[in-house]
Amino acid sequence: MRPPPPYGFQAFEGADALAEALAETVAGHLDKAVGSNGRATLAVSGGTTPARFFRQLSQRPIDWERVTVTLVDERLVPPTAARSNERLVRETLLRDRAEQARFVGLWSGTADPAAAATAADERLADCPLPLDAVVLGMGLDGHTASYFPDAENLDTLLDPAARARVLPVRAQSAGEDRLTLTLPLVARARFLALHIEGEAKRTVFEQAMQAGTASPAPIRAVFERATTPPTVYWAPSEDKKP
Ligand SMILES: O=C(O)[C@H](O)[C@@H](O)[C@H](O)[C@H](O)COP(=O)(O)O
Repeated sequence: MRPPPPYGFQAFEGADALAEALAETVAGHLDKAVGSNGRATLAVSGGTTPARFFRQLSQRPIDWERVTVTLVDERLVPPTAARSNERLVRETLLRDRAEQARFVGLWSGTADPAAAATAADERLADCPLPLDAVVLGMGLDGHTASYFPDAENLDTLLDPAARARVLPVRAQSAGEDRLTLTLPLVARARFLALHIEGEAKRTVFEQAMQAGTASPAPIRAVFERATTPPTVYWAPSEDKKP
């Protein structure tokens, strides 16, 4: 019976309070990294949850010119597509003060998964590791990043010794083909947050963290490998209208 991995859990009264707190914390970690290393790297997830947090973070007065923003994962669609995570980040995070940040997306123009992964891996080759801050989301199937439970290459995606930085993902439940940062990049982040909203996701998360989980959900696999105990940011509302 494997005991649950260590993590923090911060519950907020609503999505706005969560967004403000998470933005403040992430900005603090980026500011500290810029102060000590002269630069900082943030990797964020897409989906429907983070827009409110992104808008809050975009207003934080840090030295965004020294911050690189990248994606934890991407749908293999152009940045003009509604489902593009790059589009979401450009519209809600890379604005206001954060407009000055450097953005390294995972879409490179090809929808061929293997070629796209190679190109994204090369784009991130000079990205200093470990990442200073990573913000994950989670689906109701316990996936995080694009580590979908039905992914054809899930073992490779969750390999703690993976050498690649970006891998392609094909999973029936994912919708379109994906690209995702590999587990080592995510798990070794100096600050790792999981941003989830709604009772259903809290239940899924808590079940995934219960001891004795025979086949751990991807979110648990990440938490078990995290070099710094992650922090969960949770609010009860699932209001998707940011
Ligand atoms: O590209 C993506 O979809 C994300 O990176 C993914 O990991 C997301 O965080 C979860 O699927 C939750 O998505 P929602 O916020 O839409 O529930």
